[in-house]
Amino acid sequence: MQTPQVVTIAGSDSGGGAGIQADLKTFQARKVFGMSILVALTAQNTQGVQESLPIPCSFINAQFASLADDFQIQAAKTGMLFDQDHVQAVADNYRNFSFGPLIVDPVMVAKGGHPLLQKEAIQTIKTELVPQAYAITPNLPEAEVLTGSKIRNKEEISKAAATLQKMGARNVIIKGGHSDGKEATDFVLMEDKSSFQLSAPRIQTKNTHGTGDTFSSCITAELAKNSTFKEAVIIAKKFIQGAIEEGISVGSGHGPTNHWAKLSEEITVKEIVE
Ligand SMILES: Nc1ncnc2c1ncn2[C@@H]1O[C@H](COP(=O)(O)OP(=O)(O)O)[C@@H](O)[C@H]1O
Ligand SMILES: Cc1ncc(COP(=O)(O)O)c(N)n1
Repeated sequence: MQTPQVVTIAGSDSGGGAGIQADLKTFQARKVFGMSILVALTAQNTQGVQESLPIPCSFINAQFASLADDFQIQAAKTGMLFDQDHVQAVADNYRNFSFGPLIVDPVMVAKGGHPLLQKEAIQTIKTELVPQAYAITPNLPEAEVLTGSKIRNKEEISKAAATLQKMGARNVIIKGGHSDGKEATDFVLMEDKSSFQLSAPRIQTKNTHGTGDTFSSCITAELAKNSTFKEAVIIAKKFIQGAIEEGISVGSGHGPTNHWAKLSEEITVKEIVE
């Protein structure tokens, strides 16, 4: 049997805390073989994104073809996809190759406010990518944009998740990093329509650069190791909690999380069954 193999289809963060770099570090920490299909480049550090540049779509096709030719990819995730043409290129390639369950992290804006996806691309994400998603993992503002509805409370989170499932995503996770309160709570809607919440103490820190990438790439890694979706989400929640808690200190702005933090038994994640 071959080693579990996964790929991230996303943008590069030169600052190493988010994007492709966070994904590959997570893959390594979770002991799967990680590959990358680069969609865009950013000149970025802990203070923000200074510049970004798309990779030509023909080169995205070439990267897909190279990997499909040689590897047995069991799961994949998407991150920063830049614009409509790039979303379309990724969606078309994904339809043609079998890279296993796809986790769509609909990255739109960097934590510092810099756009990572042009607005015109949102419709293409909804029509071309969401229907191919084994799971979609928006944060609260992304879920609002995708559903076109304000999310102010638990009922509206649950409604937004159902809307995203109707758009074609098999499973939905609406991440609660952007809300306030003592707990960081994520809402999970499963394929069978059952739902639950995962909750962990909110850590007071400015070092949350790349939390969403780290969370979705951990889910991808666990799926490639044959975890169930629910098991994968619980491990990812513990992994991100440890990576924020056992922080590292680099840069002068919003620093990254610690991808080599131990996934210790002491990390408690509360499951709230509906
Ligand atoms: N300060 C924090 N303390 C604990 N968990 C957090 C914190 N910020 C984010 N998380 C968790 O990190 C994961 C990513 O969430 P979020 O930050 O909302 O994503 P994104 O990076 O896409 O905006 C979620 O599981 C969320 O609950
Ligand atoms: C290349 C790239 N991909 C994704 C993010 C999102 O990460 P965050 O929301 O933590 O800024 C980012 N900043 N850069």
